[in-house]
Amino acid sequence: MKGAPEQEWNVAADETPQHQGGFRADFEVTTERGGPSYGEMIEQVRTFMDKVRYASPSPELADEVIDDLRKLNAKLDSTLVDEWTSPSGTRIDLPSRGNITLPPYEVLDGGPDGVDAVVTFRPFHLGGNGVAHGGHVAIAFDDLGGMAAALRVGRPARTAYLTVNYRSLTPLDTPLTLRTWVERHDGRKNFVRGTLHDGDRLCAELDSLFIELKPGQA
Ligand SMILES: CCCCCCCCCC(=O)SCCNC(=O)CCNC(=O)[C@H](O)C(C)(C)COP(=O)(O)OP(=O)(O)OC[C@H]1O[C@@H](n2cnc3c(N)ncnc32)[C@H](O)[C@@H]1OP(=O)(O)O
Repeated sequence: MKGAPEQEWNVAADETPQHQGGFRADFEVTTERGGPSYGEMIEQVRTFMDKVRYASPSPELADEVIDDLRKLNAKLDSTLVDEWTSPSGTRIDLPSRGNITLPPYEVLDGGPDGVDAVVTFRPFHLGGNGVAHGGHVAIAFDDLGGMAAALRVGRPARTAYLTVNYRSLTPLDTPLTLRTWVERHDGRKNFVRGTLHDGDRLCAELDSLFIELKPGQA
C-alpha cells in the first residue's frame, strides 16, 4: 500500500515532557486548538468516510479522488504536532473531544457517579446488514468506560479487560444512550459497567476493568 512510510509521527513539540505517564497528566482541555472550524473539518472527514463506505466509483473517479486526497494530505503535512499538542482529544466542545477515531458522542453529564452520553454510529461504522460493527460499539464503551474511571479517580486509567455483551442489533445514524459507571473499586482497580440503549431497547452491555495508572506509568 502506498502511504507515508517516511513520515515521522508524534514528534514532540518541545523538549519539555508534557505528561508524566498515562494519557495526559492534567486532562488539559481546550476549545481553541484547531480554530473555530476544526469541528466542521472533522465532520467533513466523517462524511467523506460515510461516502467512501458506500460509494462505487468508476476507475476514473477513484483516480480523481486519489489526486484530491494527495493534495489534502500535503496541506496537513506542515501542521503535524505531537499527541499532547494536537486538538484531537482535547476539544471538549466537540463530539468525542474532536477525536476523529471515535464514534461521535456528546457527554450530557459526567462525574464520579458515571457518564451519560449520546452516541451516534455513522454509516461508515457499518458491520453488516445495515447495523453497527461490534468493534465500534466496543470502542465507544472503552472510551466512555475509561472516562467514568478517570472521573472517579481524577487520574488516567487503562483498560485491563473489556467484555461487551451484544444483546440486540445496534442501529446506525440513530442517537443512542450510552451510560458508564464505576460499579465497584478496589485499590487501583475500577470495575466499570455500561449500557447502550436505542430508546428502551438494550443494544449492548459493558463489563470491564480499568486500572488507575501510577504517577509516571505509561
Ligand atoms: C477524560 C478522558 C477519558 C479518556 C478515556 C480513554 C480510555 C481509553 C482506555 C484504553 O483504551 S487503554 C488501552 C488499552 N489498554 C492497554 O493497553 C493496557 C495494557 N495493559 C497494561 O498496561 C497493564 O497490564 C495495566 C496498566 C492494565 C495493569 O498493569 P499494572 O502493572 O499497573 O497493574 P498490575 O499488573 O500490578 O495489576 C494491578 C491489579 O489489577 C489486576 N489486574 C491487572 N490486569 C488484570 C486483568 N486483565 N484482569 C483481571 N485483573 C487484572 C491485578 O491482578 C492486580 O490486582 P491486585 O491489586 O488485587 O493484586
